[in-house]
Amino acid sequence: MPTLTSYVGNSYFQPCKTILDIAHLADSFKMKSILSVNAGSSSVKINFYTLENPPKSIADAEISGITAPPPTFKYQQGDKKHKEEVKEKLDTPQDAFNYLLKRCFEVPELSEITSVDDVQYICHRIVHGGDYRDAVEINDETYHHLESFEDLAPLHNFSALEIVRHCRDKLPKVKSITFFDSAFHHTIPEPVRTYAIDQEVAKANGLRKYGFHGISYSFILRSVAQFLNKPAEQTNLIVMHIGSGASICAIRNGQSIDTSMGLTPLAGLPGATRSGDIDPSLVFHYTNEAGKLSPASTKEMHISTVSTLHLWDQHRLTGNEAEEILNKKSGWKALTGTTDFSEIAVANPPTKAHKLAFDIFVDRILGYIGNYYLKLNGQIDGVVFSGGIGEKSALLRKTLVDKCHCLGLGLDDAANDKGPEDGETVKDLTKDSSKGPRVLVCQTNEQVCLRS
Ligand SMILES: Nc1ncnc2c1ncn2[C@@H]1O[C@H](COP(=O)(O)OP(=O)(O)O)[C@@H](O)[C@H]1O
Ligand SMILES: CC(=O)OP(=O)(O)O
Ligand SMILES: [Mg+2]
Repeated sequence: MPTLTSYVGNSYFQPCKTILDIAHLADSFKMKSILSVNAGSSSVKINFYTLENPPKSIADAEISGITAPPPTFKYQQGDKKHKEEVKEKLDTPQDAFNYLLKRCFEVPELSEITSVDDVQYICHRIVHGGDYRDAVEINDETYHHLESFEDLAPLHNFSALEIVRHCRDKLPKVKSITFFDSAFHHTIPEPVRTYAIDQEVAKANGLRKYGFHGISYSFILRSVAQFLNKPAEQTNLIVMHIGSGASICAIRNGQSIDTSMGLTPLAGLPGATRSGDIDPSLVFHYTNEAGKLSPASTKEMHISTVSTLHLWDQHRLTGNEAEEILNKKSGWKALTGTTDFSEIAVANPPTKAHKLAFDIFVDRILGYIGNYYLKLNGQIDGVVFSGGIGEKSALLRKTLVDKCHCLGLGLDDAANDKGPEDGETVKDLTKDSSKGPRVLVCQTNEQVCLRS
């Protein structure tokens, strides 16, 4: 799978199979740029890069807090930084994308990019890539193929494809290249990726573990390996990408051998609005009206008469309702009313529900760390925190590392409290590296790398 650098770089220097119109470039007065877009579940982040080998960062901007309005706009160009609350209503990732472009094109200092005419490629992060192991250029065929499994990542693929659709319609001269979160996990062994269900049905419908956040894991792997001065192919890590969507990955010799998300990003850890793992039968018992029924009538629902079955069916969730509830109405939001984990990860939680939400998250993450520690045979170079929560919450890191004392993990409290500086990609938080694996925090970047 190529990096953005190799994708652009190789094609730039291979005259036969060019994706760049070199003649056109030579004719132009201005260096064109690459725009990369990451439509997350609560944020849209864009970065502009120069179209050269390797690409250099020009500017980046993001809208965060789409699910917890008012959203925040952030812009950075070199040392120049700007942050403000957005007054306009930005309900969808498409609104956020258009707002970001408008704002960036208006920046007087951003003379390289004043309109879409200055953009040659748009690289899109797409969460679910199905069986694609490589980046693909968007054309009718690839676009329709991606559409066919859009609903397997309901919080992501639809939004990202809306932005792809928008780019195809409104920016037809700009080529769209899609990079997939799932591609990094194609190395997961068969017994790990296979669900114990009828294999004919599974194969016919592509029902298996895919795993996500792979663009991020790939960036983290390369950054951490470099930091540790080790070849990535010899690096073993347990990596947490914990933000609005949260997952964890076991990496052996530079390859994903397991991850907590599955067929869809709903599986595994809970998130801002996602339940994470539940007993699948819960869906049959989570009736909208159940709370309103008396114990007697609930009991009656289990008696197989035509009329009670009818009553039971009326209160059952449809597949779509279950999907909506588990993806959008669960997680922190359902437990506490907020999707913002910084209100939950506090020394004195405002309510018992906040404390419970924190403890649930710790419990689930701990379960995966134990699981992956065993799968990696205890031979790990480090445990890595990343994603909005992993990078910012010193309290969550401390709570988890303290509970992993038996694995030899220890935290330098001062380094943990300080956290990573702006621009510091990897920070070592280890108390004593002679006693066990490193504890690291990595400020991930799902825009620059675009590699799986
Ligand atoms: N100081 C903090 N402590 C705990 N959580 C934080 C903090 N700052 C931000 N977060 C959480 O990080 C999450 C966003 O993570 P991020 O990975 O950037 O988003 P996305 O999943 O949309 O890509 C939000 O749930 C936000 O509340
Ligand atoms: C896959 C996923 O959950 O992504 P995000 O964290 O951006 O929501
Ligand atoms: Mg994200």
